[in-house]
Amino acid sequence: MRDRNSIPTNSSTVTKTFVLPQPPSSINDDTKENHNLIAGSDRIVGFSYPRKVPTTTTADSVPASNLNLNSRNSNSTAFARRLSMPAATGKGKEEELGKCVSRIMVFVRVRPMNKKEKELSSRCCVRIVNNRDVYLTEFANENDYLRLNRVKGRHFTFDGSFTDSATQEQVYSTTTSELVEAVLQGRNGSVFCYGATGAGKTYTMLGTVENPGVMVLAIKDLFSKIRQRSCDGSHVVHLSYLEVYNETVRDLICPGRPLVLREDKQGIVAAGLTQYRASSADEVMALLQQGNRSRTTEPTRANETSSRSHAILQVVVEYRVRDATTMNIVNRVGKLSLIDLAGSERALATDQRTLRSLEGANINRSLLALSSCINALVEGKKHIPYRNSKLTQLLKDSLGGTCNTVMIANISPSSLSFGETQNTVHWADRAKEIRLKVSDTNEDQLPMPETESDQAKLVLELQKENREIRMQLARQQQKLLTLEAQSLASHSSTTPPPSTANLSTTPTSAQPSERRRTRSSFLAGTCFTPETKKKGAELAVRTLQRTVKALEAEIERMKKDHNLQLKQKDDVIRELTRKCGKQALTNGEVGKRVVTGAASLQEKEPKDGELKSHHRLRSPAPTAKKRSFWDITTNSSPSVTTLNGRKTRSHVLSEHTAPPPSMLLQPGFARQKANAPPLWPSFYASAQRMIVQSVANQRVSFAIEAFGENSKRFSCCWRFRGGNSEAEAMD
Ligand SMILES: Nc1ncnc2c1ncn2[C@@H]1O[C@H](COP(=O)(O)OP(=O)(O)OP(=O)(O)O)[C@@H](O)[C@H]1O
Repeated sequence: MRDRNSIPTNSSTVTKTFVLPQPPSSINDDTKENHNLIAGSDRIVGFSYPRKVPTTTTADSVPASNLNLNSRNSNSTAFARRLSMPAATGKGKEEELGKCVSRIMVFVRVRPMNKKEKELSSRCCVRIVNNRDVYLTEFANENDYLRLNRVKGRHFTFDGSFTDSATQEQVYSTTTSELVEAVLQGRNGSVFCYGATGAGKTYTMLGTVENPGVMVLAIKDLFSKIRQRSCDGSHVVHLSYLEVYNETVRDLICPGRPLVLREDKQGIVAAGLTQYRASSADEVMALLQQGNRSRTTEPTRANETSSRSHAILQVVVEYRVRDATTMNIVNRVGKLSLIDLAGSERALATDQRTLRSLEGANINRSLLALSSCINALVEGKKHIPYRNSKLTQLLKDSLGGTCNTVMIANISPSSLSFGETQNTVHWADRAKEIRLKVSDTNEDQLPMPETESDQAKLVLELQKENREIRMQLARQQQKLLTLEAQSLASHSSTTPPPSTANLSTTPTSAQPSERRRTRSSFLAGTCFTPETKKKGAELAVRTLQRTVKALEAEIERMKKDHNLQLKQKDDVIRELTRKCGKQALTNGEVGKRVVTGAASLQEKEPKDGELKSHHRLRSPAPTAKKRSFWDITTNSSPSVTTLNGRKTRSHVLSEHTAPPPSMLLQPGFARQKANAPPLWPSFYASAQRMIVQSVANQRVSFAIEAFGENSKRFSCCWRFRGGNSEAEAMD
């Protein structure tokens, strides 16, 4: 096969002169019908052949006659070179300009004559020669008696042409297999079928169960290639399948609302399109089938199963491998787009005038937009009108980007479809001229830790990061708690205090003006109508309940932590006791074993917050300060005198007394110190603001501001022990 840039730009000669036919030197059997058409008809005036026939045979410039669809390797190699080729070697215009360009590869496929066409005794108007040249014959109109015996011939040359007997595998291996290989190298590739309705686009792209098309063969090939390379690195395959129907983009894997197209640094993308991670070809087949069921197809006069939408299957392959020299991880991403366009059609060819004709108009409009883009690209215009349709927006990458693109033009052999066939071939010929930027490898290098110490460092860094995040979270939680408490206090303050006189700290000699000012600050809120007052109170109760719940949950969590610590300590103590016992036994002090162990444990007073043995820890011995508070506030304190004469809460408590319900739920739970502020209800009622200052060591410290002229601030600390809670200190 010739190098794509070495194909002369005028090699596709559209000949309008009529000369005697010179039968091509190498006509394959499969073109016999076409050949007979030439030889056996005395009405044919003739064809001319391309004037520029390559004379040299180099690796990059293989004569067309040597193209053998069955010898896949030779074609593939030449094709592969063209796919990622920079400027042509020596002769290309681009090389002169020093540009790195490639062009769209264009192929033509003729389908067999269908039953209807045969019944109408239509004639074959397409002849393929050398698997590359396409000859079109335009027969004169039967009613045009003057020109009845005259025909016009047209000749085009493409990168490859397929007769009606070409198999799906041949089409795949010649057009697409090298693209799949390139995608695995991290390049982008696109294949699209173009042609009139009923010309065989869907057959080429999707095929049938017995004869799977390019999409199916490409997916199978892709996964088999990935399997072969699985030991080199890891591959991740994502795929999406969408359709453009009546200028709306729809997801075919998860059909739903129309998708919006957006342009980002990857190009045009459909926002919200399902990216399915696939691990096997079978999985993709199932998805493809599911997608095709969602695709819009309707019978038209021209085609029983006419696709009324353009379908785009996109497969993204991410390949990670360790570079042998740099030892860095190389990440390559290649994208393969397989596009089955809806068929262009004449308005009369469709049999229904309503929805079908609207669909037809939209299909034609988008294909016209595609033609405009092709024209603009060929003419080298600066502005390419991609935005004229959704289809061209989606094909932007394939037409004008860094992508290896293949176009398969499908045509009908029937003379009845000559107009459409000529049109398709004309546009295919134009598309050949589109120059693309050379598709670079989409490659990233990810530095990776090389040694174990690096990995250990990484682990440490991650742990540090984790710790910081946890601390941030804790800070946020504390803030939240404070806010909740503040809102609780502000809500509670909206209810007027039942008796401010009870509040010893509330100044009774407040100046009226000051009192007004304080009040007016409450009035600033809309809380003084009876209704809002009620609402405010309800809200306050709800907020209070929520806070109580949160605090109870916190208590519960603390209890659990506490129990866990207890258990651990118990184990340690048991272990110690066992060891001591053993020692004692060895010293012959058998009788003292238990006493020694217990005494040794009791001798040591726990520090503040430190936990003791199992029994003690269930009701920990308070510190001096706590104990005095406990002792002052309750006469029925379940305290016992310890060996050293100090009072402490006894472990006996938890053994025979059920813990009272959470005291936070009881308004008068705070045991009041002699010099403490007034009882909780009145104090609470007149509280203006309550601020949670800290939650630690089973204590929740609050600052409560009472309202009044000389507004005061009280600190209060609640301590939670098991199911109990108590106000520990107030000042
Ligand atoms: N190469 C082929 N070999 C055998 N049958 C073919 C071939 N190409 C097309 N056909 C048949 O021709 C008919 C029309 O083909 P297809 O549906 O692929 O056309 P199309 O171009 O996709 O049409 P539309 O644009 O309306 O969807 C189908 O029944 C299909 O099986």
